[in-house]
Amino acid sequence: MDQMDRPSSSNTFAEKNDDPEAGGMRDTSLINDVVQNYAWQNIDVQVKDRSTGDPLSILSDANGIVHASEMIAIMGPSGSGKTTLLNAIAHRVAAAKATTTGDLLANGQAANLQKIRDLSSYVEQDDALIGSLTVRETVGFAAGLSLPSSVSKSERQRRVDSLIASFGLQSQSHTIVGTPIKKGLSGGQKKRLGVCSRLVTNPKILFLDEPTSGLDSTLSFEVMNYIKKIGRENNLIVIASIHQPSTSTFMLFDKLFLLSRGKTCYFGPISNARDYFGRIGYPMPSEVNPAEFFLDLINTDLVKEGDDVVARTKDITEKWVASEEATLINQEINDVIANARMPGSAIPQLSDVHVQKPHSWTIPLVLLQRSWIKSYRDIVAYGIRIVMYLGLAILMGTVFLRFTPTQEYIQSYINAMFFSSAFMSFMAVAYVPAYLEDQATFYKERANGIVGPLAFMVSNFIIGLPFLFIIALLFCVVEYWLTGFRTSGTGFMTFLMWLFLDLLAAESLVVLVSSVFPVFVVALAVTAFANGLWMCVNGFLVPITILNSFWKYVFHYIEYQAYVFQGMMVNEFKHRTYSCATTAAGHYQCSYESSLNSEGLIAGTDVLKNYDINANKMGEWVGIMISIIAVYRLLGYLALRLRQA
Ligand SMILES: Nc1ncnc2c1ncn2[C@@H]1O[C@H](COP(=O)(O)OP(=O)(O)OP(=O)(O)O)[C@@H](O)[C@H]1O
Repeated sequence: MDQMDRPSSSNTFAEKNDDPEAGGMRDTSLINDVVQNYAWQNIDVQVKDRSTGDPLSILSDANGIVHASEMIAIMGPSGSGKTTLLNAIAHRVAAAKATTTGDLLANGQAANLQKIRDLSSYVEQDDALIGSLTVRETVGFAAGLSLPSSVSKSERQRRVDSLIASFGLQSQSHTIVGTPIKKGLSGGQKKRLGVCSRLVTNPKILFLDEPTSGLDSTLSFEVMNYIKKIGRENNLIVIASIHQPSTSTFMLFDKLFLLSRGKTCYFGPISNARDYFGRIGYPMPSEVNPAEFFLDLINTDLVKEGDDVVARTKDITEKWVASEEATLINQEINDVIANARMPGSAIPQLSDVHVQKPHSWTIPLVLLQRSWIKSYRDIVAYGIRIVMYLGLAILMGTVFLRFTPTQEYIQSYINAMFFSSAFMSFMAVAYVPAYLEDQATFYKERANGIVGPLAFMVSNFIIGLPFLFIIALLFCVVEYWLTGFRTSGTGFMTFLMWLFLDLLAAESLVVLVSSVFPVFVVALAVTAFANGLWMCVNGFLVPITILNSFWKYVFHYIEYQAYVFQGMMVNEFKHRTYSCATTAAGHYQCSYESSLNSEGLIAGTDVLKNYDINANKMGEWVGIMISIIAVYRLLGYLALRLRQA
């Protein structure tokens, strides 16, 4: 595996420069002295047309080169292929099920996915920031997930603070990003934080997908101005797709890549665009927003009477292919390739660049720490569920109230155990939104090569343990004693254990289903359906002795609620007897056949026999429960792993 030192191809960090705008210090570790230029050549992206199924080209023959310290804008009307191009040149999946061909070159040398991940960061349009973390924590955790352990804690913190200051966020350092319940940063501040937290990994190339979406023109300018300043100061390459920038924002860029329907209309310095379009017959009036002018020229969605925009766009793209500018770009790319191959060339070789990454075991630890803060600060994650389960416990404990060991309560005891296990399990659907939010963060971090599925799955499982235990404990404390189950410490602890395993399995099922179907409504529906199914076949509604073979052999043995229900039944009935009714004549009337009937009692073990429950299989069932939990988690992990990065 590549060992590449991202900071600056060496291990020297932490020189402090005075920079009044950056809060008094400047972080030289951000400086790019590795990637002199980044180029893409003959990039084609094909998909299967959604309606016809035929191959459809959504990006063709894209070529471009950008140099250190330049910031380029990928611009075009909606649907023109901006995101497709940005993804393709960032070596990401360009579009769903797309086939991408072409070359990506850093310093004229072919750059594979790993190299590009090492050298770059990608900021998505809706970068998944965690709402309950503060600005400092957000950047701090991003640093923890990507900087090697050779960077000391104080150095890491210094870099974090320096970056926060560079983005003008120092006075919001301890402000949370914002949750639906608690307001935090403004839209522009969130965008700046998104970029800031990706920069802490010291990328040399920064890809930004519509970094100004959702912002007004003033905030858009502010965000891009920060990015431009930091890019310039640190010699970074910044490539951003952008939608309808104002004149001032547009003029911040050095180069423009103009696209229409996947074809190049122009690529080159912003300052030359006016001249170029004038030369090919489309002069730009002096008093217009240039971005608007270019977009109007090629926006085939806006067909005005007497204005054949489709023919004009065709003319513009054809003239680009035949232009001297396009030829020069290809020539320049070929020159950098040739230069890189020259013996003794001073150009940094990609094979010599090594990035040091954190130890693989530190990633789950950092994730755990981050999840821990989220779980106690964001009440949606666990707080609401704790209250919900407590409410459920009070509800159940007061409905199934003060049972006594007499035969008329036997069925009610059984009902109480069924509902305890089934309800607890069912209500785990409340975890779906919180898990999907974490999963979205994971996918973005994985696409940047920061977090792998194993680290994510392990930390997700571990963070759930204390909370699920607290939920199970609270529920048991309330319900077990209110209902009047067997009065025994061991009885209580065993009941608690079954509930805890039940919750662990239910939450693992949520994780599995939501990993396979990462869409809220679908995950919710599938999990609820599975729980309904488990309830039907767990042996309560229809005893196993008479459950039909299909449901018994296909589902009963693999569903966890059955083991929880049986475990609770054994816990209650194995060690207890229940008194029969006595008639006026003093005879016993027993509703369950039992060897103790003559003494006016029913042995709990005879109730178990009635349900065909073996009283001596507790250990085996615990083992099966743990295996089911492990299998759910393993399948969840595989689902995450198999999903395209
Ligand atoms: N499977 C497909 N079948 C047909 N068209 C597709 C398919 N996949 C992608 N496209 C089209 O490819 C084009 C490029 O999409 P892309 O998201 O890159 O455009 P964009 O310029 O970023 O758009 P926007 O500004 O709206 O985000 C779109 O017109 C889209 O409809």
